[in-house]
Amino acid sequence: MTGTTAHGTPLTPMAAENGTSGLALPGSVPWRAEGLLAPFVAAGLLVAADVHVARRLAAVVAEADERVLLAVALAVRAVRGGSVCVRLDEVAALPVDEDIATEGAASGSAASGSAASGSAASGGAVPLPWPDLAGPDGWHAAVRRSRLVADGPEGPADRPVRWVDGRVYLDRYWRDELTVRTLTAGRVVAASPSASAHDGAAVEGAVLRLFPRADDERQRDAVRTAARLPLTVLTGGPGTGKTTTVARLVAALASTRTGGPLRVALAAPTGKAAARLQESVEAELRGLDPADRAAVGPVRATTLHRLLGPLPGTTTRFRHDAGRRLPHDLVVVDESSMVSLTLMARLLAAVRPGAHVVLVGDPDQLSSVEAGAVLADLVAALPAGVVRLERVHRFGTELAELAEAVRRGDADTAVALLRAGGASRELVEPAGPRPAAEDLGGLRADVLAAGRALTEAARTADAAGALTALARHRLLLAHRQGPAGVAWWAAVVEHWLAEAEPSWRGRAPCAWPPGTPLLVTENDPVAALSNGDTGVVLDDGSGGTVVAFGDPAAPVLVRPYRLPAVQPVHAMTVHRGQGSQFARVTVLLPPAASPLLTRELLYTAITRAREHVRVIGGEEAVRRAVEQPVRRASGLREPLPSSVGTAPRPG
Ligand SMILES: Nc1ncnc2c1ncn2[C@@H]1O[C@H](COP(=O)(O)OP(=O)(O)OP(=O)(O)O)[C@@H](O)[C@H]1O
Repeated sequence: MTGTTAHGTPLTPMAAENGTSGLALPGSVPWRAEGLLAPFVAAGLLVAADVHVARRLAAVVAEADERVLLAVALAVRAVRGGSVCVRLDEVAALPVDEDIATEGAASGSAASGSAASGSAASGGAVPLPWPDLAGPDGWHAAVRRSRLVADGPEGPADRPVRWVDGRVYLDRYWRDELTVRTLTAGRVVAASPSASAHDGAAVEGAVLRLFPRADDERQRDAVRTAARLPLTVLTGGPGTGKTTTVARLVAALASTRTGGPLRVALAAPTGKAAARLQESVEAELRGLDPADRAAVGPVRATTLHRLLGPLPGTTTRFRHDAGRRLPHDLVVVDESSMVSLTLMARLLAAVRPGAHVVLVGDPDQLSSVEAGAVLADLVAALPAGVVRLERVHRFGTELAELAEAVRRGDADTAVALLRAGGASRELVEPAGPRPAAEDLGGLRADVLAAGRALTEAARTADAAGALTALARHRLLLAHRQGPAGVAWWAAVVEHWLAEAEPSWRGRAPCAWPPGTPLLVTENDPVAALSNGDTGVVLDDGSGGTVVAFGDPAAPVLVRPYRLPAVQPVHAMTVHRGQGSQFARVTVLLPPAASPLLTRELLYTAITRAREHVRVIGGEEAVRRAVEQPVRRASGLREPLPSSVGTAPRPG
């Protein structure tokens, strides 16, 4: 099979003729690139899409310098891997072909392929022809003078690529970053406390009334900051009281606002997180005194997309923007670690300058599926307005200790705590490269216990019981594909269930017996279901089935024919599990060489557990994870190289 790209570059199947037949090539790189970019594609550092975008952009301005194309292709690759930009002076150390395990990403390269090619490039087995950086005709200079590239923050606004202080951006990401940078800094640095609509003395009274205990100083601080500054970043691990603080913060601001009632927006990046936020805030408000409850009024949490008002045919422009701002006085965003740079830029642009924004989240968790690690960057970069809650109220100490060791990057302690075991933690260390049957006894027992509880509740149409059973145990993995991936292990779980449970045996393909856990994989406003929601198939008592979703206290029942795209969920990626918690969690680690094995992944997996976490993986894999923090390149933590005179263009 041979083809031609839109700009006429011949495409030929990857073959031994290119001299790279000895390399394990990821399945997502079926084509041969030519010229300077060829060895980078062959090594798996770039994929066809990176090269295609670079060539198309170059064709528009007749850019012939292959080094510029390489820089642009690397900028495209950076976004694919979650970074906002690429630093040319760091590219030689880049790992290759991260299967970033993003749900919905088009390619699904197997774990083994990634690992093999990763070691090939980063280990230096394949020397890559990196251009010389410095000098008047070096790589930096070539990129900066290209007609494709705007040089510096003040460079022309109509070029698709931007160079800023050694970082190369696709320009739209630069503009998003500049928006976030200017609007957040402006909210904490230039803010005038006298402009606050909340009287300081009244706020102090409310703070002491709502948080009377001596131990709660950080939570009090969070409320004071949110009343004083137009931007607060409220962080903390699980169970540190973030949601409790949000509810009381809303009550404090509502009861102390001068000049009319407080208009509040509660939002989260996913429908599921929004539903959880609403439930938790409502529950907390019920415990407050009637005057505070009355000041707040009814609360309704929504997704960020819905808050901003999606416009048809685009995912990056919204009804509310800098020209038509949101009406709210207080905008609270939960699970902010999952918010991409672009969405954060749109949100900040749409909030009125005088309104108060509170970004809540855990910056140590995995970042958004799309580019950016905005919450972590803001925590590192903002000179004020960041409040971190540290006292754990809910978590058992064993889990909290373990999570904290991972968060600190202390591999010795993490391994020691896991090995010591206890009521809440367990390490299963397989003797071989893959877990053997004897390593899987505990996982199998948890799977069967949860499966039986699901099936029993489902047979009697007990929606609350089934939804409770759904949160009993979850198997989490780093990869989607391959022997350490979701597809593989979901099949193993299904096999175990079929062995143990007669009703699961011999069923027709696609017929889901009562008790099947389902995952929604697309948003469906009509059925009020969101991508990532999970439910359980129930017997409806009259020969049919119905699927229960939502909170066990208020289940929502949906007929199968009304469902959006769903799939059985016997295992999920850690990314997917973000925003949910389960009584027991098993995390099955990939081999130590996997580029997905990061500190954030392990921390996120561990903190999904409320009662018990089981880690299946060798010591080397645990250590690699703890010692490998994700590095997403962005400029948010860097100072601007020169003053930026122009306001960022919206969109
Ligand atoms: N100051 C406090 N004193 C005592 N208990 C508290 C305090 N703050 C919160 N809690 C309790 O701690 C538990 C966890 O609080 P909360 O749900 O607010 O934490 P969180 O940080 O939002 O956790 P997660 O991120 O897991 O949702 C709740 O049961 C809450 O009632």
